[in-house]
Amino acid sequence: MLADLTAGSVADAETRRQLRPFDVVEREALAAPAAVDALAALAPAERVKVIAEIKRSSPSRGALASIPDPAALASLYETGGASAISVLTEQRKFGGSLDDLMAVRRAVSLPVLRKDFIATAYQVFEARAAGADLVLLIVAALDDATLRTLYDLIVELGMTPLVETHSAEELDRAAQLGAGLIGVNARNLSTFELDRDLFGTLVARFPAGAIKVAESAVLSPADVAHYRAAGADAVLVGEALVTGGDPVANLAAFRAV
Ligand SMILES: O=C(O)c1ccccc1NCC(=O)[C@H](O)[C@H](O)COP(=O)(O)O
Repeated sequence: MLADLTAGSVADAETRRQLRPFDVVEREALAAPAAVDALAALAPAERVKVIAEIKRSSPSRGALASIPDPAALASLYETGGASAISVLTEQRKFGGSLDDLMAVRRAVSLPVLRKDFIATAYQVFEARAAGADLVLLIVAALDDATLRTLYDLIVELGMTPLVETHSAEELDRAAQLGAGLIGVNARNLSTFELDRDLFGTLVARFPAGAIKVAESAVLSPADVAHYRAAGADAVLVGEALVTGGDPVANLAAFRAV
């Protein structure tokens, strides 16, 4: 599944590249306003930080929410105290787009994450040209050389890589990059199984100084408390916020943990 998702995202980017060639997007990326400092926004604090996600659908859960106006939802997230906004830009299974990201960028001053299956430099330049401040790199989807190349490019463009892991070996690979922002996704991206205890199992392996993000499977304040007790600096929440009815109140409840 992860390989299919990545291949689909790369194929869609190739289609876009026929219309907007590499050098055009590269120029736009280099001319874009400077990225917001995501490491500062997500730095460890007395309260847990929340990365709030714009997520219409997913392979594991199907349709979640239509989200006709992602910018309006992002503004509610900002009002509710989110520290960053994650925008799923994958089209085939998540119903997202770079247009969503651009609309969100215009609506909020928070750092914005391009959450997609990134495997090429073109996708990274697209992210920056669209106004992203953070780019997701999924360790399981990338060999070491590609991971290093994309990581360095993201940093060169002034953005922050969120390096996502799901095992001790992947966490060690993230540490070798020198990553300052590392996530442990509770969701196995191939089987969709959720393991809320995985973060706590791996937390001791985080490199010193890295910001620790617990991703997925937050449905209630109790889940946030579980991750916080295990040492999470931030949680990344999608489904609960797009299906929960009142994102401002839900964010307040998550942040009050
Ligand atoms: O959500 C999925 O079904 C999924 C399947 C395969 C690859 C990625 C997937 N989701 C991306 C994410 O990691 C989540 O959107 C994010 O961590 C938020 O998770 P949740 O709060 O459980 O919606």
